[in-house]
Amino acid sequence: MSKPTVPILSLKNVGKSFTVNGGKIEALRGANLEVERGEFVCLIGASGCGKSTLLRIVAGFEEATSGEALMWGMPIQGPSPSRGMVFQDYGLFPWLTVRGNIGFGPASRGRAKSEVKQTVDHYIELVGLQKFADVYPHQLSGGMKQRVAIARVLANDAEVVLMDEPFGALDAMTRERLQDELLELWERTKLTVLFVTHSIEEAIFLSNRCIVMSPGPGRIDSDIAIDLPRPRDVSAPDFNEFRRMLSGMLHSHHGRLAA
Ligand SMILES: Nc1ncnc2c1ncn2[C@@H]1O[C@H](COP(=O)(O)OP(=O)(O)OP(=O)(O)O)[C@@H](O)[C@H]1O
Repeated sequence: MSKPTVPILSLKNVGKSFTVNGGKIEALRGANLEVERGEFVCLIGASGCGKSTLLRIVAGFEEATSGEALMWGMPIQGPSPSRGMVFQDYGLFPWLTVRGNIGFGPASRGRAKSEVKQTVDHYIELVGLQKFADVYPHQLSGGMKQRVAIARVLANDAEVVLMDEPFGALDAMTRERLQDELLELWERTKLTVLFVTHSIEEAIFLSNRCIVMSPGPGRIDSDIAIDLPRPRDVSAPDFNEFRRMLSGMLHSHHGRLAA
């Protein structure tokens, strides 16, 4: 008999409420989700449906009001380097070089200098920034900054990378380039990625699974496997089928809200 495997992440009936001006906002209700190691999961849904709240609970920045969030079967009790968040502006330290940014986490966790150097060299090579190791963030392109941000998370021994609309503010061409770079890194490192987006196309292009959420209160509505071969062609008929399906789901939420 095969041994049951524990998912890297699981949410069991997770709820989250906020109290604002004496009133209660139910940001998340009864969220159940299991993520296996190496999956690329996108969370998609209308504004206010609880995507960021769910991500922040997994990051350990917020605590669930009910239910539980687990990593490898153990309760998530706060932030941990094993769950690294990549922010929209990448959150790099402008006063540190690429090398300094990537080494910051291991150094502040008391690793020996030689070990930090070895770790930094390894991740700089992994993300292909050897020629840029000693430059500052303002001297890098958007794609390079993204690579540094991911390398920084990896150098901290992250197993899960959490991304909250990292490409939301970018022009279409830069966004496409960064998506390609992210996929290339994911395929090489076999990381587990949880990625929030508003864009249906981005979710289908990137993910193995799309988690569709709906607002009022925030809930997980559907869990759609995106089993298209890679690299994906956004103009292919089967890509369009997914686009139609997800668009229909998201528009039905608007209908329900309006009704
Ligand atoms: N710290 C907070 N205090 C009070 N209310 C909050 C807080 N964080 C989130 N909320 C509320 O919880 C609900 C879900 O917010 P959340 O940011 O998770 O949604 P979202 O789906 O990520 O939205 P968007 O796509 O606009 O970023 C919203 O009604 C929001 O106002």
